[in-house]
Amino acid sequence: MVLNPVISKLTGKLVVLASASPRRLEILSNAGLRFEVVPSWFKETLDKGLFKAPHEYAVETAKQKALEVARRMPFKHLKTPDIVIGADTIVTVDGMILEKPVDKDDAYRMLSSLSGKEHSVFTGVAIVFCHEKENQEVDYQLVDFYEETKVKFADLSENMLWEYINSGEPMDKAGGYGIQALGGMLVEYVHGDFLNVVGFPLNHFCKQLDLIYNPCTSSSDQESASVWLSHNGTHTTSILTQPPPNLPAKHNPRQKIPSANYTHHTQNSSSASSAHNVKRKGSGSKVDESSWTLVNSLSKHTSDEEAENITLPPMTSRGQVKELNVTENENSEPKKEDLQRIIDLMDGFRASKALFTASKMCVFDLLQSRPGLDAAQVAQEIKASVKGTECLLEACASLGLLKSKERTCQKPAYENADLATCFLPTDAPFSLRGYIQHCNESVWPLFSHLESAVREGANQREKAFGKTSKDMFQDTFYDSQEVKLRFMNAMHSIAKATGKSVATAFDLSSFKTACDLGGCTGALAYEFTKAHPGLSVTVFDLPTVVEMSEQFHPLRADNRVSFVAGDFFKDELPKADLYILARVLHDWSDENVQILLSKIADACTPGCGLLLSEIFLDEDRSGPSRGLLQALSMSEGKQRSATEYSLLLKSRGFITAHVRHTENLLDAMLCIKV
Ligand SMILES: C[S@@+](CC[C@H](N)C(=O)[O-])C[C@H]1O[C@@H](n2cnc3c(N)ncnc32)[C@H](O)[C@@H]1O
Repeated sequence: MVLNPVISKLTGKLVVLASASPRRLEILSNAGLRFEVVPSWFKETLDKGLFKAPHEYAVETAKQKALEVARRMPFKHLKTPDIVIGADTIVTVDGMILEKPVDKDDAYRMLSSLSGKEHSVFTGVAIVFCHEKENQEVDYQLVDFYEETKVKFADLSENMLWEYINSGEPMDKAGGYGIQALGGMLVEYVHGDFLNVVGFPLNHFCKQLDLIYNPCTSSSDQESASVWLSHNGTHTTSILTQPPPNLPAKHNPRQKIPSANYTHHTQNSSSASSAHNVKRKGSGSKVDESSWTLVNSLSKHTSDEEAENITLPPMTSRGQVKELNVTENENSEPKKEDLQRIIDLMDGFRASKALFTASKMCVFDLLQSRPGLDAAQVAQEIKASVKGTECLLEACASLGLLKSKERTCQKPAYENADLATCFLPTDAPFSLRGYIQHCNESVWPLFSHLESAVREGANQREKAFGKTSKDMFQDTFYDSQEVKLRFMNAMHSIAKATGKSVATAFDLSSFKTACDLGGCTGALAYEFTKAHPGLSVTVFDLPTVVEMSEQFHPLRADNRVSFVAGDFFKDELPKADLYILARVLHDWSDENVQILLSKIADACTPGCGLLLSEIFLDEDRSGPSRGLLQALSMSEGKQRSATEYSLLLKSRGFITAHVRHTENLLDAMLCIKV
């Protein structure tokens, strides 16, 4: 079988991997598949006792994961995928199913039960084909299968077990080990597909795609398909009875047969085909048992409970824009919401500038300490015209930043809305005022030269700030105390708002010392020491930054945070078990990124960690728009997807252990040096 032509059948389709596993991501992207990662929210809590065989449990979990994402995306991401791939890997030994260990003791229990024995690794895979019909209902078609691989562990001494557990690798891995990294040392032999043990049976997946897309050439009927698959030493519970809906009819040699009702309780393994059709219809519809169709309660245009609760903003939290279906008929009017969307985009710069100006003029600070002032009183305090202040306050109220109270015979009184109270006053715990000022003074001027930036493919710092600069930090941000302080304030405010999500993204209990490279004011370092009581963090940044960092320290500064001044391209890096790179790599050219990564790799011994925090672009680079818009400022660096970062780090000897999309501005990835 030629692999690429099968994978290439998916070109141009929106393929989604419903899994956050960096190992699956790497296997599929190495195979040349282009896809987006949308981790499933389905909790792996199915009652294992309900399943006759362990693989049924893995397949059912894979199905639930894929279907959850397929159903969620049209609402939350405002786009319908073509194909969603779900997978679940379990390890079975002595009749027990082992999933991911919850803590070190659990990992010990699992690994000692595997010591000296052969066990089975099952990966259940579900492929959901989504077909959006003209009335915008979505039909789902499901194909699933599983793969089994036998693995034998050597006898593991207590020492070896604990050393492995303390490496941190067992967490988040089925059975408590990762065969592709340190865990490979525990394995005596593998019978079957190695990648299946890593987390995804690529070979079986390609064969399944081949069956689906080339039914005539790969295997012309159901029986031969089953035989062929069993000859490959695997089992299949699924034969596609109908090609994906978007394939031409002539490619459909098979009759559509009734498919199993979509729940594992009703599925009878001997008779159930695992090719299911699942339909979305409006609430109040009934299950039509004769057609074996699961009637779902989700629909884009129906008022079922879930749909009713969902408002569709122009941007999703990941910043993707809903695809439009704008009518081209000259006589009809454009849809109101489409017109509003485009107007919102046109007005975006006005809204940003109103926020920047009100923040700069301390409107939110004033109204936080003295709520209830009218426009004339605010104007007097901020030393501005009454007319201008009235306009600014009204605009801010319309944007949801201020609340205005009408008073009989008096001008309206203003106070901060909840959103403003949380983020806009200087003293708010999550104040973004520093970052807002940076956007106003340093980003806005660059964007006013966007056309030149696009034409030249180069940053416009010279036009915007009148300076040529080789090093953005040393030459632009740090050549005056005022600009440096503003930049540090910006980094500080954003790190305070996002730092906790990054600091708590992974179990870091196996690391004792960390070094935050380019750690600026230390805001992130303090979040790390708060979240990890056993961790000390050294902040490493340029001397000019470190000398001003003291004014940003919290009142009760934690003595586990220390500062070292230096240049991470030239100087020796402080020794640590874990290096942190937060919002650093995207700013630098490939050449500088390589220099920095090689210095980190040299400083790391095997088992050391590298925690990378950036905005991770979707794999197909369709979002999030925050990352893509940031790239428009044309710094020397670039924005990357999780896979791109993963491959970059792999070239320096790091394997990606975990990836987290935190949904809180910054994503994170934990890599281990091997
Ligand atoms: C975009 S900021 C990120 C700050 C911080 N990591 C965060 O997430 O808030 C980049 C940081 O890298 C630091 N930096 C730039 N060049 C450096 C160098 N050559 N050596 C050490 N630090 C440097 C800057 O001073 C700045 O604090």
